[in-house]
Amino acid sequence: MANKVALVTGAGQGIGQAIAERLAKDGFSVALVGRHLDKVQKVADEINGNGGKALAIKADVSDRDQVFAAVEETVEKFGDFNVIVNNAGLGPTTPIDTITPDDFEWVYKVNVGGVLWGTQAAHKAFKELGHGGKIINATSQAGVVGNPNLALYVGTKFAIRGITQTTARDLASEDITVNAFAPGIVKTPMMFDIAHEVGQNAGKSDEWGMSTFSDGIALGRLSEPEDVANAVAFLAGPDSNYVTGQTLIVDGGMQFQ
Ligand SMILES: NC(=O)C1=CN([C@@H]2O[C@H](COP(=O)(O)OP(=O)(O)OC[C@H]3O[C@@H](n4cnc5c(N)ncnc54)[C@H](O)[C@@H]3O)[C@@H](O)[C@H]2O)C=CC1
Ligand SMILES: CC(=O)C(C)=O
Repeated sequence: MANKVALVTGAGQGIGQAIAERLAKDGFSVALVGRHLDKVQKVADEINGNGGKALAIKADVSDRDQVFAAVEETVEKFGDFNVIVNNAGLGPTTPIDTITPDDFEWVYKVNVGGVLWGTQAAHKAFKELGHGGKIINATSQAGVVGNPNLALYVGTKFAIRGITQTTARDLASEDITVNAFAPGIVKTPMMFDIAHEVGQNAGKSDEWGMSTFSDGIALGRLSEPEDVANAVAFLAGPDSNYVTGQTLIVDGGMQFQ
């Protein structure tokens, strides 16, 4: 790939930020997409300040038109498009009896809709540019095995693995690979929020909440966002050219397949 261009959604913090920073270090020009322009702009400014090439774009991944516009702006700015990382997601704690139709619509629109629209928009760009590319989707260890009190979230993450496998087959003849990454318990605002709610519901501390998720990590530590970015760098680069339809579990040894 001569002119490598990637777009990362949910890049204003957490795992998305780490992925954008890592891909920039690997020589990609990166578009950082998020709902809050100030957050993605700050990360883009840091990347540009460190000698990388970054562009901040405000878009809500649940809105198909906004996702298509973000990909088009990236192509206009950087002149090519090679990789999309559909990373943005929501992880509310939802004990089964509390789930409302509004919750259902909100979480599925962002988590599943964001992957569908990102896949479509990337496919359109690859076709127009006349080459293949890589589509990389965020699932979770909770998209491999059900986790307590996360029925909505877990459903979306299983769905993402299904979409990944299907689109890998659908798009393979166009030299497009589609893979997913499945983080474990990563130190990001999303995971701290989940641990806080679980702890509060049990009348216990945030640390206790985190321990209910992190017990049994074979490597004996929680994940840094950079652990996940390292795996995504592999999926985004040429070393994964013969890998498609897979979920790469990056959880320190929680789920074994
Ligand atoms: N933190 C963890 O332990 C794990 C996270 N994951 C997945 O990794 C991905 C990233 O997670 P984190 O960095 O932890 O989350 P986070 O909540 O810390 O960051 C997610 C980012 O996505 C953005 N975002 C949310 N909805 C959006 C929308 N509709 N449009 C555009 N941007 C939106 C948020 O503003 C935020 O900047 C998510 O898909 C999550 O499900 C998977 C497994 C574990
Ligand atoms: C938030 C998440 O994906 C977990 C607990 O695996």
